Amino acid sequence: MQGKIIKGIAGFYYIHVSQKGIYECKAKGIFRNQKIKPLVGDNVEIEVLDEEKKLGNIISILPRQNELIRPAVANVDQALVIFAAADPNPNLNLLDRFLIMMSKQEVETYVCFNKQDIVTAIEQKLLEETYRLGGYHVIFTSALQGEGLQQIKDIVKSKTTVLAGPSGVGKSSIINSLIPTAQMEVGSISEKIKRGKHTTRHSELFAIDDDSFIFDTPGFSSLYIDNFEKEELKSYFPEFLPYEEYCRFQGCAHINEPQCGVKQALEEGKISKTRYENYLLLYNELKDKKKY
Ligand SMILES: Nc1nc2c(ncn2[C@@H]2O[C@H](COP(=O)(O)OP(=O)(O)OP(=O)(O)O)[C@@H](O)[C@H]2O)c(=O)[nH]1
Ligand SMILES: [Zn+2]
Repeated sequence: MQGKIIKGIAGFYYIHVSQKGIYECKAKGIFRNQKIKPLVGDNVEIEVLDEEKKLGNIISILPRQNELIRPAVANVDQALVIFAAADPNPNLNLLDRFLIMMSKQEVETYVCFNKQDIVTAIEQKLLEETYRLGGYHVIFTSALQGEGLQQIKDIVKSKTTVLAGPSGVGKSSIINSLIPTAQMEVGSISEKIKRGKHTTRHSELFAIDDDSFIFDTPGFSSLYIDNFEKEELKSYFPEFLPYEEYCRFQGCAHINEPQCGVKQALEEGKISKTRYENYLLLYNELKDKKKY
């Protein structure tokens, strides 16, 4: 029988099996036979030991479509990052860090600004342009007024989506509006987990339906960009690209160099000031790290 790992905790894996429910499994022999550790998101073959108690063993891991390191999850199709357009004001530096992290792992990302109802059309347009120029799909929602939620439904349909966003932006409101069964499922998983003494928050997949999953990313308050050369950073700001041919120096970092096409475009308002400032900040962060 095949299913998907939706949670792993203390040597137990919780496997979502279409039409059947959730099985609690151990991964006997997997390390030995396949030399890989099961990840949340893995599609696996299980043998059922007790159908009534929904217990079993993972016997093999099916080939992975991809494997993210941060967050640790397999078979991801895309990411959706949610910020509030206001209240709390979006921390765009944190947003850019997330976008870079996903882009480095080759995961396509949708940017959602919730609480559309409390910003002006002008504020909305500014946010929209900033990220559209950066090559992202930008959507606006109001979970409160039920606006834009169909777009999110369409995006997550039949996909596995990494969902991220800081606290207080309306993430729970959005998830709950999408998945009336979400609370139910969470409940049934936590019932099983209560038996263990582990209470810390673990990452897990929520099944929206049989082939749509959401991976709720924990710990989003700070993201550290590492394993990165500062020279590489500019390629994660695709809106710079059209202006780089006007830079005098090849390999221009667009910082202190004279005759820089990117800085010129910035002055002319063709590149977002916020995005450029975040670039500078991250560049210096990477530069300083190298000194140690
Ligand atoms: N004005 C407005 N308020 C919203 C909207 N969506 C959510 N809120 C409010 O924002 C607050 C936070 O919403 P939650 O859904 O709990 O946000 P969260 O991101 O899950 O926050 P945590 O539970 O802290 O992770 C609540 O008071 C909601 O009523 C929206 O679209 N517009
Ligand atoms: Zn330049």
